[in-house]
Amino acid sequence: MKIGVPKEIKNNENRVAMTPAGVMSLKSAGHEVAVEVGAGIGSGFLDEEYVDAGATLVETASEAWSQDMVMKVKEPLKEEFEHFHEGLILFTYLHLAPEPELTKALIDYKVVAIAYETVQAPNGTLPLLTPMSEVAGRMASQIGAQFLEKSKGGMGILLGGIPGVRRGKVTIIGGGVVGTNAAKIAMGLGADVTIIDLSPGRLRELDDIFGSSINTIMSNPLNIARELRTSDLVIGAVLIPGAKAPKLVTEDMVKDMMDGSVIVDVAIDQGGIFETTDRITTHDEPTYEKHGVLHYAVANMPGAVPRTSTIGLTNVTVPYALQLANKGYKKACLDNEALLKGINTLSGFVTYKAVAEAHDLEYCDVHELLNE
Ligand SMILES: NC(=O)C1=CN([C@@H]2O[C@H](COP(=O)(O)OP(=O)(O)OC[C@H]3O[C@@H](n4cnc5c(N)ncnc54)[C@H](O)[C@@H]3O)[C@@H](O)[C@H]2O)C=CC1
Ligand SMILES: CC(=O)C(=O)O
Repeated sequence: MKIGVPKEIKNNENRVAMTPAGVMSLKSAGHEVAVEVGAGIGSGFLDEEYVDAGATLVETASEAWSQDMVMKVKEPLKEEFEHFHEGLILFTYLHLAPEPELTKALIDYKVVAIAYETVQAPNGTLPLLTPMSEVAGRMASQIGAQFLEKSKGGMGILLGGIPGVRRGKVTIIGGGVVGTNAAKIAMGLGADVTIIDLSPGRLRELDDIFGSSINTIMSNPLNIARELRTSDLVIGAVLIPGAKAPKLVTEDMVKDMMDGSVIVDVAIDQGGIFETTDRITTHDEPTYEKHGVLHYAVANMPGAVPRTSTIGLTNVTVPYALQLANKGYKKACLDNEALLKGINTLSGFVTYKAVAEAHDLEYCDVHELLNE
């Protein structure tokens, strides 16, 4: 199979979908990899390293996109839609539920769109989302601590406090991968940490992991409102796979938060869990203030630490790319239920229920299309 790796064009997105090691694996299995010139630079991978590993360098994005399968990191931006072609296998993060235009373009061009974030193992975990959730979770507490500084717009508190001065309070809504990693770093900084989740089983696991060093609380509107009133930093980390994030924090709850407190809505890539995170921010302009609260809503947080993130991401994506390339997407997906769940659009239809529901579009069972 011919595989293309374009350079990412999103604001401050320095990750790349393939390392030279990945190229070598695909090459050894008999595939061709076309890497756009400079695609790896932001992650510290030089063009020469790709060539040494067996890649062909291509000068333009169009050449990288005109392959059988394109591997990317972020969802295609509008200016990339023109590269879509019928039957293209697009393997990348897509986050289609809050993206009607992208969804429509993928349908119109009959792209085989396989979303990293909905590839789902039989135990319910999301193997291609996990490493980036680990990065974003760890970053969320770091970033929150930074924006609580006065010069950054925050109320001017140190999360760990000092002897004689109270510690800052961090509330994390959603205790999955992002939430757990955010908690680890917030605890390390010495903060008073509370995790709110809807799943009693998950709350129990968190209690087993962290013991009495965190508070675990059941998710409901009353508990969320009460915790937020006294929180310095609130992290949004809820996910319902493939679906638009539920707006668990109302504008009134945000109005009740302390002036100078900080929100980091990691779930913004699925639309965000705060009514007030109504726009995506960028690494260039990461925050805005609303009701006295600083909001951070960057949808590609791991892009800020591209070396770590690219290696972490490709460690998990390349084995799946090999299956797609070796067997062709149909057999690879029929043989591997996890990969099958990654297919969001196929042959002009939406094949992921939560995405179809988000856009009120016809849903088509992927098995029907694959067995045609
Ligand atoms: N902004 C960025 O750069 C990045 C964003 N993300 C996003 O972060 C979000 C979280 O991802 P993960 O932690 O990997 O998901 P996860 O599936 O590991 O965890 C989600 C948690 O939310 C909980 N939950 C579901 N409904 C809830 C409710 N009503 N109240 C409270 N908790 C609820 C679940 O029980 C689960 O524990 C996703 O939207 C993901 O795409 C991930 C990486 C980077
Ligand atoms: C998960 C995701 O969208 C990201 O890492 O940018």
